[in-house]
Amino acid sequence: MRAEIRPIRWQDHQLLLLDQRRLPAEETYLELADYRAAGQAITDMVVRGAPAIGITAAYAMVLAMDSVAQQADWQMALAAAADELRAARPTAVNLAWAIDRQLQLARAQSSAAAARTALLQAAHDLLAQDIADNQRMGRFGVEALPERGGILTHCNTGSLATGGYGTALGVIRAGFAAGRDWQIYADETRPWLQGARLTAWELQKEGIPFSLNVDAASGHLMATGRIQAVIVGADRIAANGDAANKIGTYSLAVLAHYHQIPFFVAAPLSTVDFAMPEGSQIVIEERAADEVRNCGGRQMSPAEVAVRNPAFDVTPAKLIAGIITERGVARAPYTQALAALRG
Ligand SMILES: CSC[C@H]1O[C@H](OP(=O)(O)O)[C@H](O)[C@@H]1O
Repeated sequence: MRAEIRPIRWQDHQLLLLDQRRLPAEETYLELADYRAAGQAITDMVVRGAPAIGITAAYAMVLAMDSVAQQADWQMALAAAADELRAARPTAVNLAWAIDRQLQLARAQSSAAAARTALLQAAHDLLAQDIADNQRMGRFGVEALPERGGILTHCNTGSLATGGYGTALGVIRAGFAAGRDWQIYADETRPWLQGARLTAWELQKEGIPFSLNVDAASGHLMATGRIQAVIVGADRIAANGDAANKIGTYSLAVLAHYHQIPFFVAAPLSTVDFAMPEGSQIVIEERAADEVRNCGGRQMSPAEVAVRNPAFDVTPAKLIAGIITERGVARAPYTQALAALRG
């Protein structure tokens, strides 16, 4: 029986977030009753991963509704709170998508009380839908990937990045449930170590065998024939299939292309930004320099060295063999294929 991992919970009118900064050493939940604290938790990566950020934002809008409900113009106040939440992180489209969806729902209600009820139910529904969609995505992904061989993944795209099942790591979960003969390779994913700290924790908890490697080993693993496919998540996919994902993903895609290894992206259709024609316009979050200067709380580099810390990069659609979604696998040309899946 799979040990359920739920990074996001709603309990006694509070939002509970599994503090992913402390994993794997500690499994502790932050209890949040204030929408600004929820927004800060997204910025500080207490919770991270595009779908998980979207679900958290949906619940944060319920907390925002609690804070404005007594105001005469609660709709205006809620819109202002939404703007604050939207600024929490720039790259994952799911954040703004979830906030705008909640805002539109609130505006359709006749009272603040009705709006709060509707927003809470919508957040619950989004969480449940995410898990169901991930499971469907997993089944499509198992059919798209090779039946056997080495599968390399980057960052964390599992239960911790979603409502509780996973996108790329959900495909890996579904593959093992289906008996696929896969050897899993997990990039550690510097500087925040989502692979070493989070993917390793999830796979070990579930008893899925894998090996952890430094990011720089991926090319060698491909060159020595150990990798038969690469599968990653996404934070924002442009309408033409260009995909923004954790820094290092683009390098993996170029290496996979050179070694003629299929490179897949797994993401829900809510991660596709149909209003963005192609990937050059995707805003790439630049995070704090100390995330690179330090590791595990210890200073690695000389103090105050200059740092570049882009948290994402963009993989051109031409390097992507398929985009695995909850409605099927899109293949190039992606503009038409993604629009067809959206319906
Ligand atoms: C299932 S989307 C996960 C996606 O989010 C990660 O970024 P971060 O940990 O900074 O939120 C990474 O890009 C993953 O692919």
